[in-house]
Amino acid sequence: MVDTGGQVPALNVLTQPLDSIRPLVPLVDPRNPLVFSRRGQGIAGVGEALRLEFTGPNRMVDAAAAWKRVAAAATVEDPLGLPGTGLVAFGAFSFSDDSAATSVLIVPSVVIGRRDGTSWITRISTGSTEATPPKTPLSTPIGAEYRISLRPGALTPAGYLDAVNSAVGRIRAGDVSKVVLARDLIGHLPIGADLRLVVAELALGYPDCYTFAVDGLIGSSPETLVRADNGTVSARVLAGSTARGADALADQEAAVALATSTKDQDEHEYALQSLLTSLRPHSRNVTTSELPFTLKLPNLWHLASDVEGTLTDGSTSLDLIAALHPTAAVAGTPTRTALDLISELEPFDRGRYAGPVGWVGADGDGEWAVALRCAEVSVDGDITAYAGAGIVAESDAEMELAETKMKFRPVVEAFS
Ligand SMILES: C=C(O[C@@H]1C=C(C(=O)O)C=C[C@H]1O)C(=O)O
Repeated sequence: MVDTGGQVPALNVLTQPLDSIRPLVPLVDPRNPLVFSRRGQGIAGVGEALRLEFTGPNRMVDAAAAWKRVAAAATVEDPLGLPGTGLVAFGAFSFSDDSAATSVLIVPSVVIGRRDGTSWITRISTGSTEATPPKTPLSTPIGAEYRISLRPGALTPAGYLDAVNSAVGRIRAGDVSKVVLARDLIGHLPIGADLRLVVAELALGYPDCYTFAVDGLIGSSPETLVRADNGTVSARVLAGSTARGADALADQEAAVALATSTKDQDEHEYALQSLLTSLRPHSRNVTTSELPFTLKLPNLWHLASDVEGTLTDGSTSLDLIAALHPTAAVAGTPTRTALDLISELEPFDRGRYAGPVGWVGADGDGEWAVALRCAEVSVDGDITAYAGAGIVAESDAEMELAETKMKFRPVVEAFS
């Protein structure tokens, strides 16, 4: 770890094109995989050239400042100039300001990436190890299968029903308009288990989601907190969910019912407005569709809005996550009261669940998902998975519990 307030090492970074396209997951560490990918494209990392850790209310602002120093001190040779080439850090940040979980930026020793038919390798070393550049990682066979059944954790299904009912009471009393409540499932990883099985399962089952594995946080998220790319900024806000139908007709009806439900439209509007309000000071020409669209995932339907704009203040993607987190998709409205209610009703630390997870490049561009449909795997092998639902005045506790079950499905199935 580096003192994030002081000196940073001078990194030497060299990106080279690779002539063969390789699957990313077999290249990474079986117990500590480092991956951020979607639709077969993305980046995977091996080793740690630099690890920066952050905690507390300023964790993202501190990370943004530290990253500018790291990038300024680095010597980068990057003939490709694509998103994800050159110097990159993977990152995962805790949801709450007072979380015990550490937020991290990890610069791997080697990054392998693929995008639009191009593959590359980036080797990163500190000045002192320049003489021995990191080796090209080799694919290793994925380990034996295992089955872990996750069981209720600190907040049981019955406890969740009580928490939702309490929240609905507080919303109807006028204390808060929306609050997102989560529950947890727990389990334990067998010794020697290969976590790449879980990552591969998620990538295969949920190709349109971001598959991520960063510092023990593993999951498959459909939600883009923010992407910064060459002066443009974009996001995909999700809020409002329903089960997939049993056949094509029922499925279509479910989507139409979701799109026309005032309860879900309200829930969505809070999330969208919170993102727009936080984004506007940093951008202009911010556009979003007039109405949310229905996004089909293998496990459920979501109401979704895509947002795009032009950055006006030179914000990096880390500056932007600091400005945007937490949106009302994972916290509520108004934010402060919703966060207090979450602390009161959820008997656990969310860790990095519902926080930003993604990557940042030397120029500050990057892509950050909201860490949903995920589990934290500790160094000791303890697994904690989380799933939540947005509660509004019209919420029904049993339906919100059912929604969390659907949202747990990707992770529950990937571990079993
Ligand atoms: C909180 C979660 O999901 C969020 C809440 C949603 C909802 O309440 O409808 C939908 C998508 C996410 O923004 C989760 O998956 O744990």
